[in-house]
Amino acid sequence: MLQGTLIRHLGKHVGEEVTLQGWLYNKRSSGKIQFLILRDGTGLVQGVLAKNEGPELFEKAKGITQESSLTVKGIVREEPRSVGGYELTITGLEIIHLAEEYPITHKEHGVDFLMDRRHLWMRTPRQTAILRIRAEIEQAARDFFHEHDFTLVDSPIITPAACEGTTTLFELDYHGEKAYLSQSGQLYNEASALAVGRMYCFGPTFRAEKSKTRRHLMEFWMIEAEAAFFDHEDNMKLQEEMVYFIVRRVLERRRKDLEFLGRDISKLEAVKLPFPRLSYTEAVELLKGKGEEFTWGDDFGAPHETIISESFDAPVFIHRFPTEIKAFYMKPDPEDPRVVLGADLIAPEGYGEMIGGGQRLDDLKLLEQRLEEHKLPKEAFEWYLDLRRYGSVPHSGFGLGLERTVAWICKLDHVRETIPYPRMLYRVYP
Ligand SMILES: NC(=O)C[C@H]([NH3+])C(=O)NS(=O)(=O)OC[C@H]1O[C@@H](n2cnc3c(N)ncnc32)[C@H](O)[C@@H]1O
Ligand SMILES: [Mg+2]
Repeated sequence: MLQGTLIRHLGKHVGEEVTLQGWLYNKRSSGKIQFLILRDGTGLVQGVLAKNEGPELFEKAKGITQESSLTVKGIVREEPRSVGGYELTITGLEIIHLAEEYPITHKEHGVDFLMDRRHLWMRTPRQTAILRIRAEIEQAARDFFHEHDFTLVDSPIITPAACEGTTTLFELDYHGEKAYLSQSGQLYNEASALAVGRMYCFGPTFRAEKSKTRRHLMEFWMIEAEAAFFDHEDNMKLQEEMVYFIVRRVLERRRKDLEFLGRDISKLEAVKLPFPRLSYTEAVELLKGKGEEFTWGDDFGAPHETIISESFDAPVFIHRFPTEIKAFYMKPDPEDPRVVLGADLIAPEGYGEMIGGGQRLDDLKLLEQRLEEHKLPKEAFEWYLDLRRYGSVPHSGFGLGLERTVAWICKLDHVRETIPYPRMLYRVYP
């Protein structure tokens, strides 16, 4: 049997001899003593090897290269001064594979150098901390939806038409027919919601963005939900409860990783319900009040979102955007058809739009009219129009961008660190 003890669980084995499997993260020597820092994906631990306690072992350790894979035996003891608070007195050492000279040393490396070696860069403690927080966010969202009677219904990745505009489609040759990588599962989610009532889906979505920014990826993961008999207010309440649940879960289970990243935890602890709500018109007034030139009817850019978010220490909803600048499926506000019953959730600390969502147009004639206005091919949406022919109901939903959420929660400067393999304007390798 190969499996040994995980570094994460060393605290349960103080005084015992354990067997660890992992890789040499770093090492230093003081002549008569060697210090081997091991990693196994769950943490780091320092192993100590004294020459006079095992000369053969000591010689063996000298030849071990960075990232060599190892099996290490040792006796666990508490050592607050050591990484992780424990230390191993090494009693056995087996080299599984001696690594070639490892390219990512403990010196500074440039972004492109690291991005070209993303498959190795992800082994570093910083990147594994981010990966664990990303996974926690994903799990928390799934748990939240499960606890709130939402059924996971997977939406297709290969689709026949646009959902979020025709300028960011990745086109496929689908056996001689045109098809597109999904921009959002939403349209299918609406059909699913009329089947199971409340649903969510979670998968990669694709936008051929022509922009090279710290917030945009070509492939990003979206957690999307849709619910029948949910109106715009129900939808915003669901979103804020989910985001709050996620933040509390990360604080509860990934606090050490957040601290390792140097995250100011108090900013996340300050997130309370309900989130502030600002209409688009009120947001325009806020911008003007801060000296910004802005015309009602224009869309907000990243700088505007940052200015707005700086007025709040929690995510803030901006709702009732102008109908003209929003997607074809958005339901106009019956009290003021110039605006729609939709909202963006803007993350604090300048992280911008984290969620897009809204109440859907549930009237057949109005939807047909909007498809025409947006010059979308009606034949590709006949199935979607059926949802308004057979038992149409008020329904709403949203999509949370996972990478932007990870960036905010971890306080990262660029989304490239929030996804295992970032697909950006000029990068599709490794
Ligand atoms: N089911 C729904 O109602 C979702 C809806 N159809 C939708 O796709 N909305 S969105 O275009 O605002 O995208 C949703 C979120 O998806 C994120 N997003 C959107 N585009 C990107 C890119 N290019 N890179 C990274 N993240 C992105 C961002 O957080 C947005 O708020
Ligand atoms: Mg949006």
